[in-house]
Amino acid sequence: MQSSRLRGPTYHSSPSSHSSKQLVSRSMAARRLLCSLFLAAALFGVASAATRRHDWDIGYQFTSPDCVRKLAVTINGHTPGPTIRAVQGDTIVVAVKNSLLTENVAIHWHGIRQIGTPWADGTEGVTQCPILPGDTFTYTFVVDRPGTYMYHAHYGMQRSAGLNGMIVVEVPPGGQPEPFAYDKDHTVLLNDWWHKSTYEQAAGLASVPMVWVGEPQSLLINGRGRFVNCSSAPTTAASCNVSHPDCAPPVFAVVPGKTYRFRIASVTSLSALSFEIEGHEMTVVEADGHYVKPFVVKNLNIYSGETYSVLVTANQDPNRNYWLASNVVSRKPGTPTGTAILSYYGGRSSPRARPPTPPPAGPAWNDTAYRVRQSLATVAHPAHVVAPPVSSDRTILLLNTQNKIDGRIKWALNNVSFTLPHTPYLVAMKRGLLGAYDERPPPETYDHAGYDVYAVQKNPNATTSDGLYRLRFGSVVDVVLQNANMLGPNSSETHPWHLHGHDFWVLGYGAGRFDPAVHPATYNLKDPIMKNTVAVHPFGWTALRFRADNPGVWAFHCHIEAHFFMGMGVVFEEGVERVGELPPEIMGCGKTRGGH
Ligand SMILES: O=C1O[C@H]([C@@H](O)CO)C(O)=C1O
Repeated sequence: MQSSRLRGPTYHSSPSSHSSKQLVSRSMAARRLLCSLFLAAALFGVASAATRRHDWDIGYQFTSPDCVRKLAVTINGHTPGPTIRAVQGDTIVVAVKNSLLTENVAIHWHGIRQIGTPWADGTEGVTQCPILPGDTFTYTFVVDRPGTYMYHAHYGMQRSAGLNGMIVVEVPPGGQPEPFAYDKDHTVLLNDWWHKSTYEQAAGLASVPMVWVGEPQSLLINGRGRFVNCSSAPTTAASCNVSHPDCAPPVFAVVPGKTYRFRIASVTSLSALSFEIEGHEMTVVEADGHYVKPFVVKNLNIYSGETYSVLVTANQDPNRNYWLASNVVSRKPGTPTGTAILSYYGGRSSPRARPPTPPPAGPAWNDTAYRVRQSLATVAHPAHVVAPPVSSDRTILLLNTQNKIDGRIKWALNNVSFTLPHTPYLVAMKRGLLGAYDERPPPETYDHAGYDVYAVQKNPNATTSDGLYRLRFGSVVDVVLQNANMLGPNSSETHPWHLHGHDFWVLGYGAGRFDPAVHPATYNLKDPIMKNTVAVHPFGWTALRFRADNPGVWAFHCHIEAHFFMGMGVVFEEGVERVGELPPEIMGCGKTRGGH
């Protein structure tokens, strides 16, 4: 499907069919797991389900994605890593060898719900111990729905060091057709990039006084960016890239008249982005693996952790190139536009030539209303509505605030700043290990009647906790994310919240303070989109609903790497007693040490 003729190095991740004996260790538990996965594949009605095995070596590598040399954490020597391509119902097996000399690793398969395999979610401290240097951990899971997803490290701030990539799941032959047509697809992975190492960033965040990470130096598209060296080059990108091939803007080739599906994922550490293809309209058709009632945009807002598919018809003058551009929105930008090139086959322009116009600068960074409009326009495709339950069993109201604890700036929910335990919840709860985490549940709500979300919080003190919310298995849960003013006056930022193990219905957005007596009546129960990541806009609220029907322990957190590190997250448990036998490979840390 993917055209790679004019693009940079194509990373291959040899999918192949293997017998169950070849795939996993010989342990009984592993064999049982495979049986249940194959059964799951059969249940999804996919006769031709295959097993796709990938062997990944995680190592350090010097890279220059924006023409500046930096140490990155790579997969088989590359950042981003290979795109995993699969068909709905396939079993994905990824043997991850940690070849980092002094650093642990864990990989999260973002958007894959891990039904029946909660230990494969890759969330260090929640579902597994980290993979130690020298060890290999094999993730095995089924991709049960077509769509565009991603993977990335979920250990400390390692995602920002380059360990990320995309997952594309196709509709199988004979499967339910998608409600749109296209000729070919392209994958676009958006990222932001710092020259300071992630270790320095994390140490800064944990220091007194805190050192904030600041705005990124570059924005990357498929792992390449544009920095001073390149942008100051004369007239063609090629002339710059002769000396800097690593940072050459990627080229997306199109055939005149054809329609392309651009599968776009954002794995940024901080930045909300506006993405556009100069001179071309984009029709949004998919969000986080769900079909959207199509709408047309010039600029697509995409928050960290989100994926979209847009359809683009190559209907412009083929004799010139066009920019693909990503720009920071929602924070005051301090980063040049991230760029790639759209080039027409058969046109008179050389594929790598710099387009004749300056790169688009994007919309005003602080135009929140513009972004809210896109959020509201993103509803389910009429033929693919999954109706939400009409009411919920429980509402958790989460006030997002910036706080101060022991001289450090932190983020908190209802005045509790999250810390990860050293023993993964999944093991602690399933095995009944005592004292592994705070068993007092965090607060369900805050004093909303008396709280002014537009004002600086009167008392910024908060506490830290690794407590979690236990949900009744099968119950319907509403979560309302309430944004507020930060520590400084007149400031509130966008936070993209990501839920592991589920998709949720996005029931509504609002400005100002959420009123539980008023706003639920305004919820969209007719055609809400389902997503796994959603933005809470500055000074606003976002309401979502999900069914707690996936046995396991699941993180729910701000996808801004620094913000989760600073405590902006919670954890849900549901039906942990229903989880099958845990693979021993997820243990070996905290209270799980010593083969409990
Ligand atoms: O968590 C954050 O800290 C900084 C700033 O508020 C303090 O330096 C910022 O912009 C964040 O998003």
